[in-house]
Amino acid sequence: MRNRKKLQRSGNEEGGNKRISIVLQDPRVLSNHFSTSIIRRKMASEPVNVNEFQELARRAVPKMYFDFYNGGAEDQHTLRENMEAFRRITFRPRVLIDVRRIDMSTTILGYPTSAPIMSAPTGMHRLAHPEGEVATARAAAACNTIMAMSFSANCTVEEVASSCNAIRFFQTYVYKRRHVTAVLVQRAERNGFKAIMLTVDTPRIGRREADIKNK
Ligand SMILES: Cc1cc2nc3c(=O)[nH]c(=O)nc-3n(C[C@H](O)[C@H](O)[C@H](O)COP(=O)(O)O)c2cc1C
Repeated sequence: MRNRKKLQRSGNEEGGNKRISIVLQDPRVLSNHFSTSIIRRKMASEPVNVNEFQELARRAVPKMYFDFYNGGAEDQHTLRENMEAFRRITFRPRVLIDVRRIDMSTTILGYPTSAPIMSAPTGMHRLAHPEGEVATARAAAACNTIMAMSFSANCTVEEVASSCNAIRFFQTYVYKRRHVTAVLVQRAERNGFKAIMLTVDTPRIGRREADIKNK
């Protein structure tokens, strides 16, 4: 169908599993869709809370892509429990101390970061922005934090590496054909990625019902 972006499931030769791949039939549609002016017009005001980005994304991104980013598997118990787990964490107020200089910087695996926050590996950033992971890496660099790049990225490790000086980790899986993993790790290392994040919970991909409906 003309101008339709299609979310497809395709066989993953390496693991014998399924993974999601995206076929953009007309990339110009995506670029137009994300033109800054359109997004600005849709923004009533600047977000004041990180949750508000969710609503902005809902308005800015085609439903199929929004559902991919926003949804969990099956009845979404784990997604809900993850959010509840964050709600259960509270801050201990410390009063009557010098707060003129607040420093949240720390290190992750020995690498400095401005706060104990980094970007988790998530796939296919071009669904959200035409520059994809390159833009994510630049944002991480601007925030002095670490970017974890997904194996399912739309950009190559070379593109991300040459785009900025953010400290980068690379996420991958252990494939049946071990040499595939070895080659990926070596390529990441050659491009200055500092650590490997090994994802082990995907021998089978979750059954994401919204993605199934959007097919
Ligand atoms: C849209 C989306 C895509 C993701 N893609 C990947 C991926 O490609 N590789 C991976 O190891 N984890 C992936 N994850 C998992 C995240 O890295 C992270 O482990 C998960 O979201 C749990 O963290 P959270 O509770 O902060 O969301 C993805 C998560 C989401 C929501």
